[in-house]
Amino acid sequence: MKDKYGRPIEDLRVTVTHVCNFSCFFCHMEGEGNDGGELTAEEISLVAKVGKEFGIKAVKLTGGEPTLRRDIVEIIRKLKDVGIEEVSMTTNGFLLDKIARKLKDAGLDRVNISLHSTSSQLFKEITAVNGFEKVVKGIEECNKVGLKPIKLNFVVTRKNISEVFKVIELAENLGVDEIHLIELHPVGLGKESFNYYVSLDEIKKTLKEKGKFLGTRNKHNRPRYQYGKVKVEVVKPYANPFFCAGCNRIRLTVDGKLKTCLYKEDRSVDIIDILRGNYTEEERISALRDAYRLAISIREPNFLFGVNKYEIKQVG
Ligand SMILES: Nc1nc2c(ncn2[C@@H]2O[C@H](COP(=O)(O)OP(=O)(O)OP(=O)(O)O)[C@@H](O)[C@H]2O)c(=O)[nH]1
Ligand code: SF4
Ligand code: SF4
Repeated sequence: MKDKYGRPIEDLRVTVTHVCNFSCFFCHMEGEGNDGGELTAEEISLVAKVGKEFGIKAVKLTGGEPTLRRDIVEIIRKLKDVGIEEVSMTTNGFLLDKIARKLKDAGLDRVNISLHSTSSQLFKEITAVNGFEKVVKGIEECNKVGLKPIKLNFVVTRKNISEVFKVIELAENLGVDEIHLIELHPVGLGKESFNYYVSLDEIKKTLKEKGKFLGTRNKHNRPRYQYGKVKVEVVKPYANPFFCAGCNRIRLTVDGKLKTCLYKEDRSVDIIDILRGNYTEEERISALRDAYRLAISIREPNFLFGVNKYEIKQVG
């Protein structure tokens, strides 16, 4: 089912916890406000199962740090049981050296691992944790157990912009398949640290000149480049109507809301009472269907062509 801007929902992004063992200075917390407990594995998989009727094919588990959920394996297993084609996870990678195999065995299809620096010192400055070597071990473990493709997330700021091409080289050496170069955006702590913002335009130019432009991806119309053996995707959502035009995702917040946009707290449908109320299974599913219909009807791009007074740059 598409919204009134012709955008389907195909991807459910689930915040499984707000707890994290890192403290990145730009953490956007998925644009979510206060905590209200966490959904159970059963509740998450039910929302995903009903979402399938509306086009959901993939689920992205995020946080906080999803691997800190004790029942993360159960969450993954249940999502696969209800027939989600692709279950992936965005993680800081700190625990992957220990649990990558368990996650893979539960049915996790792939991981996006944050690595915002190529040196232990800068890594610590960004995340407040001395974890560079451990994350690298986690990446190696994912390779070993076949949790592939591995994507790295690198949020580009004034602190680490000089390392962009070093991290691409490191990714290649580690057998990483793809890397996301992500623009800092003013959400959560990103708002307070937005003075660290740097434009990705120069980087895109170099990628185009020294690498090969591969076209744009359906998701968010993100431009992709081949650079050596690694695919590099430029994630530039801020003030970018092209990005929002290709938005195929809906969010499930930690406290049980179907949230239609990262930026829009008010464009959410609260489903916690549906999930926890005294209903028969049939009534619950029927109410969840109504909630999806309502969410899709209020879904709109955050940045619209011709509406926001931002300079619009073509992708590629
Ligand atoms: N504004 C906005 N930014 C997003 C959205 N999805 C992802 N991002 C940004 O992209 C970053 C990387 O997201 P990931 O969760 O690693 O990856 P993904 O976007 O799901 O992409 P794949 O795993 O490649 O399918 C996030 O931390 C956000 O900064 C979105 O829907 N809207
Ligand atoms: S950005 Fe990710 S790893 Fe860093 S503090 Fe936030 S949730 Fe944790
Ligand atoms: S509409 Fe735009 S800003 Fe909102 S979630 Fe989608 S891509 Fe992100």
